[in-house]
Amino acid sequence: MAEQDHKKGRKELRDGLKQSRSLFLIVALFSVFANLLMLTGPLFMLQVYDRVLASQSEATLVALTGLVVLLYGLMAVLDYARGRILARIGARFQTIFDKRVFDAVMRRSVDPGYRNRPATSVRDLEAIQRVFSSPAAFAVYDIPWTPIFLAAIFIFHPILGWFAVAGGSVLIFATILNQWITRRPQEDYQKASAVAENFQTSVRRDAEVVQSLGMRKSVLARWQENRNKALESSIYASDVGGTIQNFTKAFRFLLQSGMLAIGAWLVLQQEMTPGAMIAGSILLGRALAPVEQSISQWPLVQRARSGWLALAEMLERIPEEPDHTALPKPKAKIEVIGVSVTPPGERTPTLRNVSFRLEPGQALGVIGPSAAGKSTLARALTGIWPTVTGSVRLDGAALDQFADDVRGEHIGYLPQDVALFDASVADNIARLSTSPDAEQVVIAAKKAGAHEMILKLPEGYDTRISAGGSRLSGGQKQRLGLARAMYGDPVLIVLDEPNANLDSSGSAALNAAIDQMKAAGKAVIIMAHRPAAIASCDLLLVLDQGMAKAFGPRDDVLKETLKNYKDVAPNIAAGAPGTAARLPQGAAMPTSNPIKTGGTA
Ligand SMILES: Nc1ncnc2c1ncn2[C@@H]1O[C@H](COP(=O)(O)OP(=O)(O)OP(=O)(O)O)[C@@H](O)[C@H]1O
Repeated sequence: MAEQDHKKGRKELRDGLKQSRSLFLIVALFSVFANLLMLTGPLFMLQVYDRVLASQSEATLVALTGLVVLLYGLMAVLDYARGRILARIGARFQTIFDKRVFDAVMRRSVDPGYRNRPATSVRDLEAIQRVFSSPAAFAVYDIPWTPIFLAAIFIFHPILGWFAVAGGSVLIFATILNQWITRRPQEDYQKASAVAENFQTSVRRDAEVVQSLGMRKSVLARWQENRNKALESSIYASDVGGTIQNFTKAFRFLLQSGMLAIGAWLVLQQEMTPGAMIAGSILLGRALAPVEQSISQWPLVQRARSGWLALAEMLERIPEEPDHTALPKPKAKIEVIGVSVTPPGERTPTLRNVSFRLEPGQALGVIGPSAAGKSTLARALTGIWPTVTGSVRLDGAALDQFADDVRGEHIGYLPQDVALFDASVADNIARLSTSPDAEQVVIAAKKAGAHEMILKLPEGYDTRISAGGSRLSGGQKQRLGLARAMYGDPVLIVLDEPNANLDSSGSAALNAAIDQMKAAGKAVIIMAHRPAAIASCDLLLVLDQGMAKAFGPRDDVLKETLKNYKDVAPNIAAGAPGTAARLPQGAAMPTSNPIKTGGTA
């Protein structure tokens, strides 16, 4: 990833930091004083050696010691304040971006190409925050003082000064070398460990499949492959980083002794006082401390840096949702006009030029063989996948004219795989709202025919279900999913194979729910394989290979498209969940009949 890329994203991050500009200035100011106070040690040495020892004055020693205690105390207070402020800058940065990053991660995850990629953005943000509470942040403010302290050594003696500059340059070179060599393995480590973690999370979710099909060994082997890759990169980075760290540590000790040796020699030549010799050595230590600190903190800095670049990329790709003018609650008037949809990240449309119209109080059944594009249409109708051509309009407004959460209030959706969350039954029905409306929860459950079933659960509506709803049967999950889709009085509900797991009483409850919605002037769209699901539908759309093959009043379309209409009709009329009587699969549909497509109601 080129560093000059993602300018907008990096600007957004920088703007976030700029909100703490005044705090940065305060830290800079405190750092000036803290670094000036670093001179306390060398100056004290100078005074003790050259003044106290020479004059044998105890009073001077006491006065100097008192002053040193005071100055070191002040330095401690300044460092404490700097640390607290920097930690808060990091926390503020995280708070500013938490919502934005979470939102962007969620929106990016709708894209199937990204759903299975490791989502490290939240950890990237934490990595940046952690740097602010680490000594690395201090080093940023203290490093500018390194040349100043080195220059101060020249005051004692130019030879000492040059020696310090040469030693300091070697250390700075080592820092840059460290950064250069360890960058790639550090990044490889992060990538591989994120992939391993992601894989583990996904297989844990499907642990039953892994267990039942005896896949544990193969799963372990695949997981270990990525773990080992991560480990190799980590060991390499730690070997190289550790070698450089050890070298710099030993080199710093050597420099300090070298300073003393040169200083002693200069004292012997009577070119310098013993006090200056000691003070010079201490000053060198102070000058090089931030350099050494940044080397030891390098993995943290490196992680924050790669996090910064990754976040910049993501923020640029997923800009903030624009503000939407609030629209009045729409009527259940749905227009689908020449809609084509390509799954995000794909090139070929899986839905092509589909048009239809639905009025308040109508229910539409969408049928067709597997992979005909029914779920694709459901995703386009709920605004999850954008249309590449044409538009979906709700009471005249294109779906993207509604803010995502407002659109979600108007359009209830029951996906094919009902995902439930780690929360109570009531919270799940209330779509995890932080202020759920208990009355609405019960109303939605009753509408979905789920109320009695919920009351039979161990703690009724307060029964906690784990993510994925593992304690519930397939039919129970589907009923809860339906209640969730109906929560908050949506004007349209889109049900993708709603009766796939329902028994006959479940199917009857579903049809009753659809009838209620119709009676209340709402619209319902049902993607279906089973005849029972379209018992309450007025209209039917037949999809095949992404295209509308027929559209019109239900029975007309069925007569036109079903070879075995006479067999299926009684099942449909009775709303029976019959498994033998399937709705048109590719083979059952007469290909010779010209079928009207893209019509309107
Ligand atoms: N996330 C995706 N990424 C890429 N292609 C997809 C994705 N989801 C579906 N498709 C493709 O889109 C086409 C239509 O799939 P879709 O799920 O819409 O069919 P369907 O009619 O709902 O099928 P089924 O009845 O089996 O659920 C298929 O060819 C499928 O491979």
